[in-house]
Amino acid sequence: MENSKEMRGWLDNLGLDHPLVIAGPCSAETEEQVLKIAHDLKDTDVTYLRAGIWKPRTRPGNFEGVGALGLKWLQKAKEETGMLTATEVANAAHVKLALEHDIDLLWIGARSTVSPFIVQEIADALKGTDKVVLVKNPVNPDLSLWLGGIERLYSSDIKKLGVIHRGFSTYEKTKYRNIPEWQLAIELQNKFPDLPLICDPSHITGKRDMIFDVAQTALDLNFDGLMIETHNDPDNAWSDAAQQVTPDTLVQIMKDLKIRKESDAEAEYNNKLGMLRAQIDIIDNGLIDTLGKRMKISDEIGTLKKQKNVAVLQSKRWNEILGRMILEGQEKGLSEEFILKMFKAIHQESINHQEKILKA
Ligand SMILES: C=C(O[C@@H]1C=C(C(=O)O)C=C[C@H]1O)C(=O)O
Repeated sequence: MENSKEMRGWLDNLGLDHPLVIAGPCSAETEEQVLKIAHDLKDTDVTYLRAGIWKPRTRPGNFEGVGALGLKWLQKAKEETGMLTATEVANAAHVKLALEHDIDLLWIGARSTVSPFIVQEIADALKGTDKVVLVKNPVNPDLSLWLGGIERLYSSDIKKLGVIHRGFSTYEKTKYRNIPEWQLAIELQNKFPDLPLICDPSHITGKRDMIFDVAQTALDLNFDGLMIETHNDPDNAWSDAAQQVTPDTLVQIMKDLKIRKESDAEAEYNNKLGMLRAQIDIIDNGLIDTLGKRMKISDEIGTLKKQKNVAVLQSKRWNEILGRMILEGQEKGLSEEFILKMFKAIHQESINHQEKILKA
């Protein structure tokens, strides 16, 4: 698959002067709820009203969506407000029903993107239609699997495409519900600059108070739009209550976000600088995180040393590390002087940590 301007035709045709916004409840719950949210979002920057109709849940027994009935509510919301509609589909039957109810945009969820069989089934069911299809990243951080999903659709003649970055699953607990591997999205953008890239900060964060920050990072990294779960009564939502915001909060978020436009040379410079700095910020956070983890391990070694009455400084081990890191540094274009300075500082901090434990 080659990059093609055709992929973003649907987005350009909307003629927006701001990032695309897709908003609405995690799940359609009742007709009143869908219509209320639609009316609240009608005169905002929101273009597509989203609502989950069939909810893929991690474990059985949770609310699994209202089913086809909810599609009628979305259709009614479109009639009453003129908003376009969007929902998730996970098999051919869903696609058929969504088409019958004139849903404008369909997305393939993270759990479906992992399965080439499901993506192919959806692609086949969509053949010959002109719907916009967005592919969420697979749950695991695998760029080729994500791209494979897009390619399947593209080769089935679905040309109105886009991707949604909703973060990735990790075994380790982090502050995110799904960790945003931004480098992966950046790589995807480099390969396919005309493939619309949407960020879903609701699923990345899992918490409404972190949404703004992640949305700003996405815009700093040149994302084309945002999908944000919005509910009239988030705390009592039937699914994903903690990550939904009210329509008022959504409007405030949109107002506070800094949107970088490429209009003249100066703006282009600032835009590029902003994007590069956002990348550096992500890497710096990673460095601190890694150093914190290294010190925790050093603490554990300190505890062992205390039990066995062993000295903190282990020169042989330390010299081995230094020698290896100087060589690795050379390969990455880092000077010996820098590596020495940096690792001496790290070693000192590690010794301080262990000293504290041995003296306790
Ligand atoms: C962590 C240890 O203790 C000290 C700290 C080291 C480090 O931070 O890499 C290495 C050797 C020791 O001087 C260890 O003994 O492995």
